Amino acid sequence: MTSPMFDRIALIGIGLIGSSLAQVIRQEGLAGHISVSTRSEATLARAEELGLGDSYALDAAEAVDGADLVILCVPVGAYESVAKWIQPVLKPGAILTDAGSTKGSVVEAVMPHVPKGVHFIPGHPIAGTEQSGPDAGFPALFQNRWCILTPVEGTDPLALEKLSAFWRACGSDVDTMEPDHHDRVLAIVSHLPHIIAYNIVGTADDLETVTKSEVIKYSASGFRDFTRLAASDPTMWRDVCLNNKEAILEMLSRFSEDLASLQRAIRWGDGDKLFDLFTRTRGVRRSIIEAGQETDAPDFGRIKTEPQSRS
Ligand SMILES: NC(=O)C1=CN([C@@H]2O[C@H](COP(=O)(O)OP(=O)(O)OC[C@H]3O[C@@H](n4cnc5c(N)ncnc54)[C@H](O)[C@@H]3O)[C@@H](O)[C@H]2O)C=CC1
Ligand SMILES: O=C(O)C(=O)Cc1ccc(O)cc1
Repeated sequence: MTSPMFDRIALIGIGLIGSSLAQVIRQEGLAGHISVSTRSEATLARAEELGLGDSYALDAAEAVDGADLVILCVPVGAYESVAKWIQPVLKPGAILTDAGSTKGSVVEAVMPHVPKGVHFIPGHPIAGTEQSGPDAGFPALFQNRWCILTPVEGTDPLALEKLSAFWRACGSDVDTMEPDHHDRVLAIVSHLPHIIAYNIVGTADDLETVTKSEVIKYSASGFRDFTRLAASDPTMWRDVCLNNKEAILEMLSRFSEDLASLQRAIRWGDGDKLFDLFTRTRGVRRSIIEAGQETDAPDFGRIKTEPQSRS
């Protein structure tokens, strides 16, 4: 038998991402030991019932002690306090990474607490669902998805290669980029779509002329897609908004300008303008499908790959 890639992997936070990682790490034999920590007793007990780890601790420092790979899988707003707490037990030579949806703020929050000799390499799997908690995890989550690593100045190339190999073993393709560039790209492709979804579903929910039962009864598939995104975890998305403020505000302001132009085209009956935009955006969708990143029948595709909702 070949030896595992890491002797001991610590997962801090065991929701959708931590649970999915635990399952793929186990499936692919990537760790000799998986230690799991989360702050709530109930979640830790559930993780244990699901058999996600080999040891369980409410104290993150206990889980991190002796680990050669530590992955933070908590909402990004909790990073600074977790980093401070685990600092004394981080082992020299260990790799410290994360799965957070923002990267500039993560570098800012964690970097000051990384002891010398520990390799800190922020990361972000571009893979997820609207579900949260340990029951939502599944081992194929990272399959054929991107994982972006944002190495910091002086990152050891060997540690970077080892972490890249880990993500490839989880099924992902790996790219590297600067944290600030990551934050601008993700602001437009992930953060704005969620904010728009929260907003449109909130607007529909507020409408007094349309009853709530009509919103549910007549929701077409476009609106349903928005409600899926708008059902995403409130803590996680609050933290994303607060921790990628500048890039999100920049993209929101471009979005508002473009929306105003669309509004004008509708007001003035500028059919050519509408047609040109809708033709261009249809092309974007087709390019994504051609690149093999989406099925043309998203609902059918999802049923096969995503777990059922938790009751
Ligand atoms: N949900 C998604 O689709 C994706 C999420 N991410 C990122 O991954 C991270 C985890 O997200 P999910 O697994 O979806 O969240 P989740 O809500 O499913 O799980 C979060 C876990 O962190 C624990 N936790 C929260 N605060 C904590 C603290 N202060 N100390 C210790 N544990 C704490 C919770 O008890 C829970 O176990 C976030 O940073 C998120 O931005 C990245 C890619 C996709
Ligand atoms: O559920 C969806 O459609 C997502 O967009 C999942 C997702 C959420 C947050 C991330 O940082 C990455 C992926």
